[in-house]
Amino acid sequence: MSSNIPTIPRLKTLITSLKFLRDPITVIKGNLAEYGHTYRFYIGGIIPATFTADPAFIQHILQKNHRMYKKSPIHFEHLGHFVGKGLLTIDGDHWLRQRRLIQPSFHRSRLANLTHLMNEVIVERRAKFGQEIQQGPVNMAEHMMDMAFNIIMRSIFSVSVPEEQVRKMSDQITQIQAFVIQLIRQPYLNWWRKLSGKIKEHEDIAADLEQSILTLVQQRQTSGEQRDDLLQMLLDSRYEDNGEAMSQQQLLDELKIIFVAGHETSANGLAWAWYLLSQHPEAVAKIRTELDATVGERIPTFEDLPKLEYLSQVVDEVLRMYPPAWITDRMAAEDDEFNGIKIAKGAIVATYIYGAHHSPEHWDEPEVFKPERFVKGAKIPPFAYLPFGGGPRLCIGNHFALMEMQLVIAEMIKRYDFALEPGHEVVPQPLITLRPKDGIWMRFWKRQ
Ligand code: HEM
Repeated sequence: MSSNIPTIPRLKTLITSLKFLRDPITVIKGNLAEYGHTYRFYIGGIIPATFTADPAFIQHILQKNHRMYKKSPIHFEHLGHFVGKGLLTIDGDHWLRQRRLIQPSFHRSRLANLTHLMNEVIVERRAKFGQEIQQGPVNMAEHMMDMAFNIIMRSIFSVSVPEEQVRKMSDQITQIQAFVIQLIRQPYLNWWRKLSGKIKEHEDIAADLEQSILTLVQQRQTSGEQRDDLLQMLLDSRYEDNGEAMSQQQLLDELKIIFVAGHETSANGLAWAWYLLSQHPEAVAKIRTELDATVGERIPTFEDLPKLEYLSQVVDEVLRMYPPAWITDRMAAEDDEFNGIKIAKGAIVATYIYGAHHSPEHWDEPEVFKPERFVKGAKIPPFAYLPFGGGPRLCIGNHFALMEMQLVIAEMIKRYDFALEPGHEVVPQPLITLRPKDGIWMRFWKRQ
């Protein structure tokens, strides 16, 4: 390996590994300060890897030279084993064929109908929320998880599924994700997980989840009903090459992937939004003024969203400061080089999205919440802002997520005043997504 960039000594990686598990962002911040935006290290002291927070290098990996890279097996083989072989977890020709098939369903214009379904959920959940806020502080991280799961469920199936069933499916996905994190972070215990039946236990949970999804899909197929929802769009889509629809198993895998990729990310984005808004009353006032001028007492619609320019800047800034997908990675499928940095076939490159978003080289006062940075026409250096990734594997749900975040914030901010619970310390915890470690405890009151 060339030594033209610094390497963190293996011993140092091992010594800091416990601290890294607890607080990766602080450890990485120290590394960036000591070694610069790009350095080499050994994952778990063994697997050679390059780490970068440099937007130009990130762009090289994710976009300009993406053909030389695959999704890293560290993450995606385990996830794929439990949630299936869908867009997020597959590569090469299989991925391209699926992406071409599914992409049109997520086009912004096709999502217009989904805003009705999202609003249905937002209104339904209001009653429960209204009761809970009277009992005392509420954990917005949990509420937003609930909200986002219900929104994705309704957007896919459009029917209202009983609360207990939704809760069960949501818990199953949480359990599977937590287990996958363990498999990735402590691989040396995987033999024990196999022996003790933990792997089998989680395979069974995944199978049960798949069965629930299958039942809902079959209900639609046998009813012969046509509905305006994501399931319908996926059922109606046809491959360009043979004009056929997806197989039932592929459809189930894609649905499971959409659940996994599309709920915890949005939920955490929303939780961080409430936290930041609680610290910035001036932004709350501006959002309300904008809402008064555009939607008034109504519930915002798809057509209203482009008019809510300031709200959209707030959402962009939330995703800059607390990107739910805080890091991603790739594995070099062949030897590659970027500006003299050699990347050997099989090496992992970790692209640090959080680092690009907080780089003082690319952002003025990166630790300060300034939604105005995203005013229309603002010049943002390429790949210094990539909450949804970039290149051909850009998040397929980006418009969906932005719409969802705008609708939830708009509807709740009109109705409630809110404040962070005094003494509650909010700490970011980067797992698969960047989430608040002990939740976000807040008080809400009905506005007069
Ligand atoms: C704020 C919310 C969200 C964030 C921050 C986010 C972030 C991302 C990122 C960074 C990637 C690329 C990962 C990589 O390149 O390795 C990605 C991929 C993906 N996301 Fe999202 N996402 C969000 C919401 C959603 C939603 C709502 C859906 C579905 C309804 C979704 C579905 C997907 C899928 C299927 C992929 C894989 C795309 C592919 O590889 O072709 N995401 N997301």
